[in-house]
Amino acid sequence: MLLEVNDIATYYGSSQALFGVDLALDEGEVLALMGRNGMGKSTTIRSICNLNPPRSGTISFAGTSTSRQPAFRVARRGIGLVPEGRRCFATLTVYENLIAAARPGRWTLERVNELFPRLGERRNQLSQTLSGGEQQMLAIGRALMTNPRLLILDEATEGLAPVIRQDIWRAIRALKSDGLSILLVDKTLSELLPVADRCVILENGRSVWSGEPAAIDDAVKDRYLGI
Ligand SMILES: Nc1ncnc2c1ncn2[C@@H]1O[C@H](COP(=O)(O)OP(=O)(O)OP(=O)(O)O)[C@@H](O)[C@H]1O
Repeated sequence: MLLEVNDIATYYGSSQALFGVDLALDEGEVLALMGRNGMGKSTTIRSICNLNPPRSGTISFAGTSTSRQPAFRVARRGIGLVPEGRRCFATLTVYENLIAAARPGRWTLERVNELFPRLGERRNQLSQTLSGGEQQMLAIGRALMTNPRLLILDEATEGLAPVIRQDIWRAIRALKSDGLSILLVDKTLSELLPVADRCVILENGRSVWSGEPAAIDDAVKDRYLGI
């Protein structure tokens, strides 16, 4: 397994947000982390990246525990995070954002520009002048430039125009075909389920269901996803 999360409990100060989350992701797999608003998806991601370390339970990435490692070191070991809200360096250009954390590997400026031609066209533009969709592409491109073993996308298509969402989903499918391991949170089930190999559903800070996308029937949707 590339990533194994076992029974983690995570807090914000004295307020407990996760009460026992388990998930596992194999090399080359796409895992969809699902659940209604506030159920703990972003907190699980923050825990995996050690931005908000769990107080109990274990997380292992590429065979090594992530506990007591600062977040930057976890990232450097191969986790590329695209957080909710697509945070780019506002006063850097597109090019500067892309090379800021770049590391050698199969993902180069040329390949990122092929995946998102708009980034190549806007290479000298400050990232704060980009549209929301272009900023999202930049956030994904920047994470790819670190040549991660695992890419984590938290609500990468949220709030974007339909045509831009299609571009992002096309890119995600291309990354999957390329063999990248991906952990995905997204509310658009019609796009998410076809690309996922497996799904884990959270409810009130606990993982309560896991299985293949084909097993997510109306009863599961109604019970856990409120649709
Ligand atoms: N910074 C914070 N301080 C205190 N509590 C928080 C904080 N961030 C999240 N929480 C709480 O932790 C719980 C899980 O939130 P989380 O953001 O992980 O859920 P989510 O499934 O990602 O939801 P959404 O789909 O709305 O992003 C919620 O009860 C939330 O109120």
